[in-house]
Amino acid sequence: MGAALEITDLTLRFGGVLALDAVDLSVASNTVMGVAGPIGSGKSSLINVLTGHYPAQGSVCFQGRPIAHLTPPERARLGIVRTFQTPRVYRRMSILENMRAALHATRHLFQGPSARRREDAHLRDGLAVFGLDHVAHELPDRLTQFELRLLEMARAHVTGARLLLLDEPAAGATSEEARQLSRAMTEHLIPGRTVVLVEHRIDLLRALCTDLVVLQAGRKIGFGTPDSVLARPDIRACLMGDPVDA
Ligand SMILES: Nc1ncnc2c1ncn2[C@@H]1O[C@H](COP(=O)(O)OP(=O)(O)OP(=O)(O)O)[C@@H](O)[C@H]1O
Repeated sequence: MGAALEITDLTLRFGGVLALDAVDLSVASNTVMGVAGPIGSGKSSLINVLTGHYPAQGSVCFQGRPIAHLTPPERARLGIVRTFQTPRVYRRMSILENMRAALHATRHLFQGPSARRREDAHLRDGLAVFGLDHVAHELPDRLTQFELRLLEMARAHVTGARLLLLDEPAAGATSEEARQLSRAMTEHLIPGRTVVLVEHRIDLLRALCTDLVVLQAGRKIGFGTPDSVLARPDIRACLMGDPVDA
């Protein structure tokens, strides 16, 4: 299995803060790389560098192609798609139009006869997969926080995402909601995609990830299968406060 994402010597500074410190990482195609670490360890910075929103030193290759020089829209068109820790929506647009905006951002366009009808059907199928089809024409403020998280996933799902960057998809969820989100990711979002999953919940990382990288103060301090990494006492101490035993 080839590497979909190859990161070498990635370094990001904010003044005197080293948010990412010479990070190397290789993510195989169609696998899930978990990213864990304490608050402020660089997890979101890594996602922002991969989307092109934070300029960093070092090299990033996606499917064998250097992408460090590409803008965020150019990366989106390659199929690099993210979700947010706090779901972001266009509040004055219907849920269906929010889905359409995500689709168009990746230039995953329908063309030819009855393009609009086929596009609508594609978007509604995506909503149905995440149990949201019945609110397609409502505004997003109709949704609970949990449903907004499902909408984030539905939006990512209908795009042509090939590399999916999930930033704490279960933040603030109850245990039951986290289980439902985990199931939705396993059944619908992850299959056929390469995924980078930033998450504090160790139970989710164990359930979803092929490999796990642990960051501390911007440095990679652990890498391997979730079980092997989480068995290390120093990693457990570093992640103290996260539910390691879950
Ligand atoms: N836009 C920014 N400007 C200045 N400093 C920043 C910025 N973004 C992140 N940092 C700093 O970079 C470091 C890494 O932050 P980052 O948000 O990547 O951590 P994190 O692991 O995602 O934390 P959390 O678990 O709270 O989401 C922190 O010291 C943070 O204060």
